[in-house]
Amino acid sequence: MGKNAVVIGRSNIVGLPTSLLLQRHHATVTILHALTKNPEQITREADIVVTASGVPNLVRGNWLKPGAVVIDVGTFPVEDPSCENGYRLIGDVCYEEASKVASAITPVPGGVGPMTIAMLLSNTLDSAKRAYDFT
Ligand SMILES: NC(=O)C1=CN([C@@H]2O[C@H](COP(=O)(O)OP(=O)(O)OC[C@H]3O[C@@H](n4cnc5c(N)ncnc54)[C@H](OP(=O)(O)O)[C@@H]3O)[C@@H](O)[C@H]2O)C=CC1
Ligand SMILES: Nc1nc(=O)c2c([nH]1)NC[C@@H]1CN(c3ccc(C(=O)N[C@@H](CCC(=O)O)C(=O)O)cc3)C=[N+]21
Repeated sequence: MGKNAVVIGRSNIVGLPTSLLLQRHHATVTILHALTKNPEQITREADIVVTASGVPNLVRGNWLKPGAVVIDVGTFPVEDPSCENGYRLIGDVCYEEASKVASAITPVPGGVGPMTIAMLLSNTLDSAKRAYDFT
């Protein structure tokens, strides 16, 4: 209740709905985008940071208020022959730095991505039940 939240990215897919959900939970929300001036200064005021820009390692440790909660939605693929599929994903947040400052942080990979897949399956099952009148 009453937390300051920063959402980085204003897309209809991630940034906008996330900011509406946060407001529903009584956060005071600031939305940052590619033309925002002093993003680091604004982000440093936030108790909650949700970032979905697709810019790898955009958010550095010194962008964060100590104890902030950080959710990294960004995924940027880079070639990596040592990985099974030939690439690996980099998030919006410099995890090395941010994990030393944040009280909680989601990694990339292993964070929002697998949750997205789990929720997609759960929502698909709900839709199928509705479609076939199962309760
Ligand atoms: N893990 C998951 O399940 C999901 C991950 N994603 C990932 O999230 C990221 C964003 O996806 P999506 O919203 O569809 O992408 P879009 O490209 O539609 O939106 C990106 C947003 O980030 C903003 N942005 C770009 N650069 C900066 C910057 N330097 N500083 C601040 N804001 C910036 C853009 O601003 P502007 O509007 O001014 O251009 C835009 O609003 C991608 O990496 C995507 O792969 C997306 C969906 C699900
Ligand atoms: N309308 C729309 N909906 C989306 O949900 C959507 C989209 N557009 N555009 C592209 C992004 C990207 N995205 C990912 C989902 C899961 C993982 C995921 O599970 N990744 C694994 C790793 C996978 C690997 O390394 O190959 C992880 O993060 O641990 C990644 C990325 C959904 N997106």
